[in-house]
Amino acid sequence: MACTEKVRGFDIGTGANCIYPLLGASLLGWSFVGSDVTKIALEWARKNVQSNPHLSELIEIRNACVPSSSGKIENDVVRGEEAPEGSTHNPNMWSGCCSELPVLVGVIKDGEKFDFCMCNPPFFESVEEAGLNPKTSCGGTFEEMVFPGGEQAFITRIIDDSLQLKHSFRWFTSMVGRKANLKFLVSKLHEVGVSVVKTTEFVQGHTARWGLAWSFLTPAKKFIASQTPKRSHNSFMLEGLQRQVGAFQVLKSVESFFLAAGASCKSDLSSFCVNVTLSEHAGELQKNDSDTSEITSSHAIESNNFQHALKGLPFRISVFQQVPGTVLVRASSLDKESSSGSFFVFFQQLEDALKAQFLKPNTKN
Ligand SMILES: C[S@@+](CC[C@H](N)C(=O)[O-])C[C@H]1O[C@@H](n2cnc3c(N)ncnc32)[C@H](O)[C@@H]1O
Repeated sequence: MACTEKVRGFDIGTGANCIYPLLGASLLGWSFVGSDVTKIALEWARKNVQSNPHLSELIEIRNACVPSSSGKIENDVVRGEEAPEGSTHNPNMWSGCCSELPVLVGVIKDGEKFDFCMCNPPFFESVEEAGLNPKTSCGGTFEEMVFPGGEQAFITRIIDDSLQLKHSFRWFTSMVGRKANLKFLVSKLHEVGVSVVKTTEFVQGHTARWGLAWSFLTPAKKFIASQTPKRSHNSFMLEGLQRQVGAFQVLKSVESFFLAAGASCKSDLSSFCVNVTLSEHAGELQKNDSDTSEITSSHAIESNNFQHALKGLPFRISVFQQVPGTVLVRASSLDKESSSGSFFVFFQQLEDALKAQFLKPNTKN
């Protein structure tokens, strides 16, 4: 994969919240396919993506119940639902027990490549088991939480599929809920001859989980790490904003910041973003800067050399209200070829400027 290409992930069992693709796309600009098998999860995951139109190009929700070769995108057969009349005779549609449902093989399309897959698997073998642990932090429906054989069987399915899809994913990863299962799965991975196995532990309050990752590629190939300097997205949070300051005010300040640098700006207030291009005359305009707003007078882009590096480079700044008092500011290059280091230098300047304008001194870090 070329260094300029974006990271692409596959979230197995993305759930109704579709949380990992939404986070990965909004914070890192990664693209995702999120799969699931229940009607409710698929419907709500799609709704959640549609409610974030700025991310919808980055996230595809896929029904794992329908074989990828069918080419169908909006599917009819889902787990926990009766198949529509006549569908059992349709060879393109799955019908069977949930333990036979496709996980990766049959869901991944021919020739598709991903940097990684991830999974927060259904943890329990039965409803009874799901209800046994009063300390569990999991809440969910039967279909979300239960899989015959529990997480060990589910992740074993991913391992089996990974043997057939060695070249489609750089990394296969999954969350594991029980340490005993982690040991079993690590042995299984060594047995099948993967090149690398990595584990880690996540602890939050009383709940411990483990991360398991494996790859069939040689360890020397650090694909994702090697892309980091070339990534084309960056973001930062403004936290601790005063009540009256929201995404709109921040967006207006972003616009002022770039106008003061002589850039041309096209704002889209409905999707809270501004497209910016530094013109050929950016440096001259800055010298004649007559804008008196606080942000432009003290924090406009300073170096003509630096502006030169960015001339003609189109990029988009998006501002997202997270919760009251917190907004996320994200920059993405609109030119896939030119995600240069200068792009991130200017973004750091924007961050400093916005923090200086909106945050009290003790909340700026
Ligand atoms: C524990 S939930 C995780 C949901 C979400 N990823 C999260 O972390 O909040 C497991 C999900 O896997 C889905 N699932 C079960 N079997 C699946 C399969 N064969 N392919 C894709 N998803 C599946 C369930 O419907 C459920 O939404």
